Amino acid sequence: MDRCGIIRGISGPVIKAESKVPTRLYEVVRVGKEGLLGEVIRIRGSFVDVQVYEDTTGLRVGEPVVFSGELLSVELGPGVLGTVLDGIGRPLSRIGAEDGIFLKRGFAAPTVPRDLKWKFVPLMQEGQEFFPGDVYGVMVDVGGFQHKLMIPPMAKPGKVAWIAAEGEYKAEDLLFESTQGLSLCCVQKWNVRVSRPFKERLPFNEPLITGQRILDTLFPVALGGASVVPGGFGTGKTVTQQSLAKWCNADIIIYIGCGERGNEMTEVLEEFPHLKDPRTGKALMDRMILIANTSNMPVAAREASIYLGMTLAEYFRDMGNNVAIMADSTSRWAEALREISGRLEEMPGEEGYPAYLSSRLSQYYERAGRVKVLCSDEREGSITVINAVSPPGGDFSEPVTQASLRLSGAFWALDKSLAQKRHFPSINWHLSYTLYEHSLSDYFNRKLGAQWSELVLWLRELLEDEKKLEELVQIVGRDALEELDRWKLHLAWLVKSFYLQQNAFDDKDAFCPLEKQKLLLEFFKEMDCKVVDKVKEGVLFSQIQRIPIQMWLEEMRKLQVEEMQTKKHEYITALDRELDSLEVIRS
Ligand SMILES: Nc1ncnc2c1ncn2[C@@H]1O[C@H](COP(=O)(O)OP(=O)(O)OP(=O)(O)O)[C@@H](O)[C@H]1O
Repeated sequence: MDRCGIIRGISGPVIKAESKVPTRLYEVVRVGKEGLLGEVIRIRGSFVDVQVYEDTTGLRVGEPVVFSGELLSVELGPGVLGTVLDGIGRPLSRIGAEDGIFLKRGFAAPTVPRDLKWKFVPLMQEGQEFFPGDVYGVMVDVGGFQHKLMIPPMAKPGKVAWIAAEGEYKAEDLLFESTQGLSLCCVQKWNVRVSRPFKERLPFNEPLITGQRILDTLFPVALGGASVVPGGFGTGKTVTQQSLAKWCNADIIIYIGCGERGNEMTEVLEEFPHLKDPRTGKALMDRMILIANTSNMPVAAREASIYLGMTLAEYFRDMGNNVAIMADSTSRWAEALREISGRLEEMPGEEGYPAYLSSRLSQYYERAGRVKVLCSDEREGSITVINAVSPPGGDFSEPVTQASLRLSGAFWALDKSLAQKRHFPSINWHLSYTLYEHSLSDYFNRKLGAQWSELVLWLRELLEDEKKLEELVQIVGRDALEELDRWKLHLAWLVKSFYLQQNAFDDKDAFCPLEKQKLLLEFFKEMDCKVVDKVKEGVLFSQIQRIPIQMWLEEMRKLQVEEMQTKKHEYITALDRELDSLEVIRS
């Protein structure tokens, strides 16, 4: 008990302690008789303020605090994928059963399980040279995932003295020794507030394919980029993030339920373990980590949860994976920051948030990116951030939305009026934007051909024209529109209903591959050209309306890509037939 102190004051999750020894910022502390986990967040002479990650009810002044000398770290290693962690890395999925519904205070459990064994395959030989980040072996993790075991980033280069033979090993079994005395087991520790080093940042060159038509077509986010999903109450933030978690093409998904309602997290916890990964057919959870920190869980742990998620993301990135990290929601995280700041009696900034809100957020966003990872070969990996923001009253000018907007490259604005019309995803195509379009154009041209950019431009113009026409309709009324403009409005309605809308709960519609997006857009554009020609010849819009286009689109929306090719051809032929049969009425 030589590194200890005494509690002098308690204010919710923040305690003031007097320390007999010098302490350092962000040092981990065990607080009170129950040993609640906390972290030093301010030092004033011999007094320190500690934010406590567990419920402080019943804590008394005079109880001891013990300074660990370590910084808040998370264990990295096999057995973490597929689990549910709390905001400070305790594996909820493994400890729930014996300990009742709620965690006991002061409960400590290692993130990497100690009772499991994993198959280890060495990839280095004795005498071989190594550098930080090099892979010395793999362990077969949940679902057959090849978990690369890497030399820790801060280790010095050296030579292998001994490496364990192929076989099954537990978390703390020795696997590797170097001639300079470096000994490794499969567990590494990393300070959650410090980003893991990498060799160099790479430019964006590939999109995160989400399978959501409006996002992939109009507002793509790059692998390694960052996007925000702001939206008022009930506009679909959670469903959008969950759809991305289910369908996007990242190798690893880290989903942080940050201050959301418990029953929303329950839905995730109940639904995700039963979902199949559309790419591998295995359980989706095998490539996911869920971090659960619901609104009734300690507020300080919510503050830590996003750093924990990011550290896990960096670890899997360093193995050479594309990782997507989703936090729902940044606003609840910022509220935690505000609460702690209030307890510390700091000077409040805009809307009561601390002045350092932006810099803290940027510390998180800056850890995203596409990088060459630290190692002697050419491994690359990426972290893509997709953060929900819940601005009070749906007001995007509030500080959290504005700070997130400055730090991200894609902005997917959810619109209450679309949500009220049950148009989902309720992403407003006039307010949303992406800054990645230019960096991704080569990828789309290669993958979908040069026509893709023409199709996207055509769609954007149509949506812009529709906006202008709707303004005109407000003034002159729909009946005063020309036949061609009436068709254009109808076409925009078809595009909105059958392309931009996508039902996350319909198995056949929830995911739309890029090739299918292209086929659908081609159909819309071809149809437009044909109808416009016919209307110019003198056919009336009311005659066009009788063609069963809606029925065709409804059917096509649910087809697989392969069937779509033939069906598109069939429907274009049917359209030609229908248009030919129309009598020219106007001269
Ligand atoms: N893509 C979608 N497809 C179909 N329905 C959707 C979609 N997105 C949202 N919804 C509907 O909208 C409802 C609200 O969505 P969600 O819970 O995601 O909103 P939220 O913005 O996270 O809400 P809160 O502000 O309460 O957290 C869902 O229950 C669902 O019925």
